Amino acid sequence: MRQAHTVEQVRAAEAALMARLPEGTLMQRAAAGLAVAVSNFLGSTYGARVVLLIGSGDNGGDALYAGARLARRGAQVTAVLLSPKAHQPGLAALESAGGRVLTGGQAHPEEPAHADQAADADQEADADGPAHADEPAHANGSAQVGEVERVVAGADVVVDGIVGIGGRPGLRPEALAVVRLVERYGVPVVAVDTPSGVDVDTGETPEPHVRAALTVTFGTHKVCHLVDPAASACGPVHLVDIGLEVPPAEVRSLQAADVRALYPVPHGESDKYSRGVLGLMVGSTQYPGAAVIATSGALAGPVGMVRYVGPDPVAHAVLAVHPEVVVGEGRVQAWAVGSGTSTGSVDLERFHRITQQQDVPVIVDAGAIAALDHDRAGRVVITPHAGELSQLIGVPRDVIEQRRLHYARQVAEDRQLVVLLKGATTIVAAPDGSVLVNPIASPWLATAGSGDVLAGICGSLLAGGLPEFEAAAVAAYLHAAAGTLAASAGPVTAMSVAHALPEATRLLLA
Ligand SMILES: NC(=O)C1=CN([C@@H]2O[C@H](COP(=O)(O)OP(=O)(O)OC[C@H]3O[C@@H](n4cnc5c(N)ncnc54)[C@H](OP(=O)(O)O)[C@@H]3O)[C@@H](O)[C@H]2O)[C@@H](O)CC1
Ligand SMILES: Nc1ncnc2c1ncn2[C@@H]1O[C@H](COP(=O)(O)OP(=O)(O)O)[C@@H](O)[C@H]1O
Ligand SMILES: [K+]
Repeated sequence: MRQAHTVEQVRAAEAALMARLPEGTLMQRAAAGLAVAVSNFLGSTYGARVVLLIGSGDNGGDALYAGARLARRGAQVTAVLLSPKAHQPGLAALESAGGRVLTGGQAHPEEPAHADQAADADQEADADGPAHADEPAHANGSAQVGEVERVVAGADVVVDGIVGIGGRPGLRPEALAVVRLVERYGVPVVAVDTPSGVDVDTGETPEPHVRAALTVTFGTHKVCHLVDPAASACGPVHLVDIGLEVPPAEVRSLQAADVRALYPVPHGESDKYSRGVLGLMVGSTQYPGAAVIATSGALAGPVGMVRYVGPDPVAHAVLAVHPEVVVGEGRVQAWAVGSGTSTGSVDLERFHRITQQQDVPVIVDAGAIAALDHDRAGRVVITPHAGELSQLIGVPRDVIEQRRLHYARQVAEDRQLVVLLKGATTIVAAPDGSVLVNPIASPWLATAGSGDVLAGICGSLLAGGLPEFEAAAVAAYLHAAAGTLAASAGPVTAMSVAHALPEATRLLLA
């Protein structure tokens, strides 16, 4: 299980550990891991041009010490100070290792430099050779602004040590000016602990922030590493062990071993009923394909049997592809309803009868989400994307996209059900505030019908006996794994994702 802790939890764990260790030990551990990660990112350290963006706190200290390590291995390291309060021992370490220091605390007023100017700057930087400690350090003011642009333009990597867990969302003008330069010249960024400017505890990005190609974090993951939109600004996240002992986290992410342990595998005594029967009330005459696709997702899961209920022409379409499906109502262990329906096409009488069976879990998708009774207590998973959640709670879609964790949690708590909020990253929130995030999925999954596969596999896992929270999270994990597998053969369709599910499951359980 990957855990994502809050700043408060990290601070408490850090204090407990620091009390037992000589001063500076944790920062040295962090810096050593960071230097190795930057080195691996670069491929070759000797002669590489590394620019450090340095804020006023320990995040900058990590970057400076890592920069010193890289300079000792032959990198040309330049620190750009964005605050007069930079970490002094780190600064001294960098300078004594041959690193250079510039003051970057001024906004650059000019328009974007011309592309060939950037190329010129690159060549000049090349011709410079390794920097030395006796080069001008802390030289005054505006002459350095042009120099900052020159080193940024020629950099192989920028290390973002502006702020970490002590930062408030957003970037101050002097930091923003340099970050814009970095973006203009397309230099990849390795973020120290967090991309500066994101909201660490919520994953929100209300203000400008750094976009990293890699984030190197310490001790444990933070919420912003798993939750969008901040997670998308992190790139891959590399965790450096610094010996931190942390309590259980509320926001977590299933790993392969967790999914393997949860997956309901049939055993010698199993029969089709004991493996679970899933009732599917999905598809409509308008969207008959959704029923076929959701059925494909369900049959690729652990369930022993699928019953289909819906309009006759849709049932015939399902049977044509899946002759193993039984048409008509009967006893089931779980229902999946709503995929491939609009709000107006849901069979409300049957829907309410189904959702009032308090002891049978139900996954409610698409058009049926809005038809769910507010007072329906019990075992329900809803699977909205941000647009559907917007319709349900009357909050604009873009506001939900910006505060995904907040709204997923709020709806789960208010309505006492499990919310699976779809998107590039998937958030599964339980009524008690627990959250499981699926942070990695192939963007190829953004294809029509992909959500129907997810509903099918989620229903199958529910019928197979997993509790709602775990069923939703395992479904998101397997859906993403199948999407990645399907995409290895090129662009995917929803059916190709469903067809990849058994192989993705086999690989996982092997
Ligand atoms: N915890 C651990 O286990 C370990 C932690 N370690 C490292 O320490 C880091 C935390 O260091 P930290 O506490 O010094 O805070 P940090 O994020 O560097 O800076 C905060 C300062 O920046 C300022 N500022 C605020 N907002 C801003 C903004 N938007 N834009 C610009 N500036 C802004 C504000 O200061 P001000 O300038 O307002 O006086 C504030 O005080 C952590 O992320 C990790 O890298 C590792 O070394 C070892 C193990
Ligand atoms: N950019 C993306 N990267 C990864 N997964 C995505 C992305 N966009 C959408 N998805 C996933 O694809 C599925 C789309 O479902 P949905 O929006 O219901 O589509 P449909 O209604 O066409 O089936 C969801 O599981 C969602 O999490
Ligand atoms: K940072």
